[in-house]
Amino acid sequence: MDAKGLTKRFGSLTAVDDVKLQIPEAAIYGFLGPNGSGKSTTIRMLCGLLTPSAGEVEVLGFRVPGQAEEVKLHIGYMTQKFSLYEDLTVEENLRFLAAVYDLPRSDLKQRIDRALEQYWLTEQRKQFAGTMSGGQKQRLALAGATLHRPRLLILDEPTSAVDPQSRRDFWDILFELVEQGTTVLVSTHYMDEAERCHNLAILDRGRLVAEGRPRDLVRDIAAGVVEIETDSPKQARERLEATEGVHSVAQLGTRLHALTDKTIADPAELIRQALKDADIDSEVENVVANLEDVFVAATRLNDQEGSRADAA
Ligand SMILES: Nc1ncnc2c1ncn2[C@@H]1O[C@H](COP(=O)(O)OP(=O)(O)OP(=O)(O)O)[C@@H](O)[C@H]1O
Repeated sequence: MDAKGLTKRFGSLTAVDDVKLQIPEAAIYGFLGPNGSGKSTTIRMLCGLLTPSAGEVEVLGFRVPGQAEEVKLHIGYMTQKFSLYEDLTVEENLRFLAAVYDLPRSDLKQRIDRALEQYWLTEQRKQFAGTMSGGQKQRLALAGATLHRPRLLILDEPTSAVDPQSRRDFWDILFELVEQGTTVLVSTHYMDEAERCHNLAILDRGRLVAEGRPRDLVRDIAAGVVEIETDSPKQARERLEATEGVHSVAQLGTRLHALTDKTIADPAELIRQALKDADIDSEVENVVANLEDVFVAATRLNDQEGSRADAA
């Protein structure tokens, strides 16, 4: 699956700006970015649900926008909003969807039995969808989105409304689908979900700012990463934000993470010295980056390039 020059403008807003992607089949491809960065718009253009302002997509052997109608037959789509009928039972919801997809009646019972089993809903078969837990609703939505066995599954922030255990269960099911050959596109702002994707695109204000396997992104981060433990996080943060060579400081749990310029040989030493000069007690060490650091570094770099371009 390939996209070139993918662009979407809504009036004067460029929601997606010249994005180029190569997405492997039978794998999970994640889109990570803040609200409004263009994740949904990109995904919807990739699967033919939205016509691009410019650019081309080749998906499942079809060209988009030209063959968008053909692509739609092969996709399953699920959003964070529960889109099934709360006053129908689990089974009735699936039967209804089967009719919408125009699935053959001959093997419908087997198909539904299999879906209930695969999505752990057999016991809820006769239960009204509206009375189920968040995790069960979400599994039902996924069962519905995959009932016609799509080759491409689109998940737009699918786990926003569920607890961590349900999220893990949901991802176990996704990995099974991938083993059966499904390609999955998923948008998220959860770092733990992003880490589970085979590949990841980081978007910021419509632009693709980083792309690759999560572990490569973490390894190749274009910044030094320093972890700081201190009883005075606020003062430390203010001091470091004013220190030359420090690009950003973020609070991660009880610690601070500082990103330093990639030209600095020993980032921890720079930070240690700056905090010592300000009489702030701290423990400081160079650490391996996590995806949150990658995200901050990528979006930060984009900012700096943006302001250089503005100044030019
Ligand atoms: N149909 C539309 N008309 C006008 N503007 C739109 C439309 N759809 C999206 N946008 C704008 O495009 C930008 C990107 O939106 P998009 O929904 O793709 O972002 P996102 O990264 O998926 O955000 P979120 O995480 O909040 O879902 C936003 O500024 C949004 O307001």
